[in-house]
Amino acid sequence: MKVAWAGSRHAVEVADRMACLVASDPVFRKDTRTMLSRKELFKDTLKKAAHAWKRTVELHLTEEEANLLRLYIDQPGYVDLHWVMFVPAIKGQGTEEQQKKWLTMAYKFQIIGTYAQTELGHGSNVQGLETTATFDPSTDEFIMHSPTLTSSKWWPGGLGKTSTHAVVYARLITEGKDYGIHGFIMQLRSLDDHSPLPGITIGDIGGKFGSGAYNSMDNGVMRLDHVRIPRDQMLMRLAQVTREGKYVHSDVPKQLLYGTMVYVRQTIVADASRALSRAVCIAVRYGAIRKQFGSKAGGPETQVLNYKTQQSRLFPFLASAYAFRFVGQWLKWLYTDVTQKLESKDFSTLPEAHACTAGLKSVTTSATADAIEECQKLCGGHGYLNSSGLPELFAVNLPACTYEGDNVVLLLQVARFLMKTVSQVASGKQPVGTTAYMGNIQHLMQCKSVVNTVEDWLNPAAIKEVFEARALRMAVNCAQNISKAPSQEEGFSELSPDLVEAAVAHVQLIIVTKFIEKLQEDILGHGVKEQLQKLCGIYALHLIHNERLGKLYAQVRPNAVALVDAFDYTDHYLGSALGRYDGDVYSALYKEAWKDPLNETVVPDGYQEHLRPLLKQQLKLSRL
Ligand SMILES: CC/C=C\C/C=C\C/C=C\C/C=C\C/C=C\C/C=C\C=C\C(=O)SCCNC(=O)CCNC(=O)[C@H](O)C(C)(C)COP(=O)(O)OP(=O)(O)OC[C@H]1O[C@@H](n2cnc3c(N)ncnc32)[C@H](O)[C@@H]1OP(=O)(O)O
Ligand SMILES: Cc1cc2nc3c(=O)[nH]c(=O)nc-3n(C[C@H](O)[C@H](O)[C@H](O)COP(=O)(O)OP(=O)(O)OC[C@H]3O[C@@H](n4cnc5c(N)ncnc54)[C@H](O)[C@@H]3O)c2cc1C
Repeated sequence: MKVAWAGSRHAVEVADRMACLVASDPVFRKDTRTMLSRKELFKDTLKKAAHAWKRTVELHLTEEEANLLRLYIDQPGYVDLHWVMFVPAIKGQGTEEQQKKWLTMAYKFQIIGTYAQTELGHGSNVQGLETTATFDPSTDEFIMHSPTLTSSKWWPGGLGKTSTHAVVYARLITEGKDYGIHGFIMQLRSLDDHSPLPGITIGDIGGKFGSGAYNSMDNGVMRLDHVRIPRDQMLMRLAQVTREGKYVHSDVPKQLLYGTMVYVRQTIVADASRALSRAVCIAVRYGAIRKQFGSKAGGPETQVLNYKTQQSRLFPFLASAYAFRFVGQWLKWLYTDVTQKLESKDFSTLPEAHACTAGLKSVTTSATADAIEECQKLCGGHGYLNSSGLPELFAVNLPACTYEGDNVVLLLQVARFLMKTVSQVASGKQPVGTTAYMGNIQHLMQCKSVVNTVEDWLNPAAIKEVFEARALRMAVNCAQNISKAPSQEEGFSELSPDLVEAAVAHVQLIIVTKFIEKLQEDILGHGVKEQLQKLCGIYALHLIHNERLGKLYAQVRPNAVALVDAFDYTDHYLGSALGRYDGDVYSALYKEAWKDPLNETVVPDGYQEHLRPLLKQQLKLSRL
């Protein structure tokens, strides 16, 4: 089962080695993280990132191993933006020459970069960004400027205190004309003393949700006051400005400017499945340990995992963790395939890549955030403790519903793609890829229920057809209602809640389809495929509220702990007294409690000043 989850024996081996490397290094301890002040937590993040780099160099880790090291350290920090966005942005939008110059320094950590796109006034609407980059032909420079308060860069990770450079997105203005948003490499801080360069006001945007979580990350604010950069620091793979100031657009779709976001969205699907699997691992293991209420005859108390209500709340999340893992593996393949096609100037699959990355990022992160919160409740009072690991897991993963694109905004992009496909089908064009099912419009719009018997509900072909019919009917219904509106734009706006639902149905069809396709592969391990088939059934049927679910839950219950053990997480990475592999929950909870700084003294600070006078005064009053 470990191999099915990890993807290969090699992946299991590398993950185990990196997880143990982190778990065994005291510098990477995280059990006191939620007890640190914001400044202590930030400094701890700097220490961990520097130590991780040192270990990477000492051990000659590969890029895959270094990424896993960063992942198992599990503490958002500037390095994430450097590797996850700054480097990919230069790779995707820089010329060969620019890549050579800047990536050489970035790979050696001679510079630390971030991705500065969002502003105080605009995040979702990229074309609404206000920062300007005005070309000055007299000096062959761009003048980078924040013309308004709302044009302040706001949110970029690492910008506040650590990044020395950034890819800054700004309105390119040359010869008096505004050519829209382009990327520029800017140095922000001195490489000698780390002080901000002239014209740059920079700082942290302040504390964020949760006690640890993203508070380890210095998301920053930056205002530019006519800061000059050389012309060759405009990322020029997609467009250029000549020495004379002429704007030249390359023969590539302008949407490639958004390529970094597409890349990160596809990685976020795998992150969501990992975060969800961590929460499910904690809740399932704890549910097997926790006993509450026994038979009236005074028999042994019952494992809470045996309650049907606990199973109906928890097992769909167990199934979703596997479903998101498999669709994430497929999405990584799709992204790689599209990127290779782009190299040969084949842009035909770009719309599909955008719709799939946007839709899957949105659906998986929303489901994961909701599931982690429910796993906290599934663990009762102890799920609310930081030592359960669940509050931190929720706080770190909740923003995934917003960063890399607000989930509703992204679903509306999927809806736009679906409406375009429906109209192409109406004009006789055969859809391909994830919308190929829409070509079967006659059958799917009229077909009676393909599932008649209870057993049909476990027939993958029947389930797939049910999801195809649901998605197609919702999309066609939206298209028909939009066509009745005074204009396409008004119709789209009026129907946007229904369009979001249609987009979700389309994305859920993709997830179900990829789970079914995964089960058609050779799967190692005795009985593994059968268990995955049950989880596929649970994932699909829970989305359409089917009465077969109860039987499936009962069949999964005996293997529930084995299915979460297959995630192969160390206790260090899980970070949970409830989810420990050895199940020694109560002594772990008790031990963790005494680490809290509040327990450093038996009589608390503040007693003498505030509590003692009050108690004495009340006592005096009571004797009058
Ligand atoms: C930090 C991690 C910490 C801890 C965890 C540790 C380890 C985990 C491992 C790694 C970390 C993993 C993840 C963390 C990474 C990130 C988190 C931290 C940082 C976050 C960074 C950010 O948030 S960066 C900023 C993100 N911002 C956005 O996403 C903005 C969203 N808005 C947009 O994308 C666009 O504005 C829009 C698409 C909504 C609208 O664009 P617009 O130009 O107005 O276009 P439209 O008119 O709507 O459409 C025109 C046509 O273009 C097509 N289109 C649009 N977008 C794309 C695209 N991207 N690709 C291809 N085509 C596109 C669109 O479909 C239209 O086509 P038509 O044919 O219909 O015309
Ligand atoms: C932890 C974290 C880290 C981040 N890191 C970075 C970073 O490193 N670099 C960076 O550039 N940015 C970063 N961001 C910013 C992030 O990308 C934006 O917050 C995100 O793109 C959402 O944009 P917004 O904040 O403008 O939300 P808004 O778009 O203002 O969303 C507010 C509400 O308006 C709704 N809405 C907006 N437009 C529409 C529409 N057309 N139709 C219907 N509803 C709509 C949304 O659904 C939402 O409910 C980060 C954000 C967070 C939380």
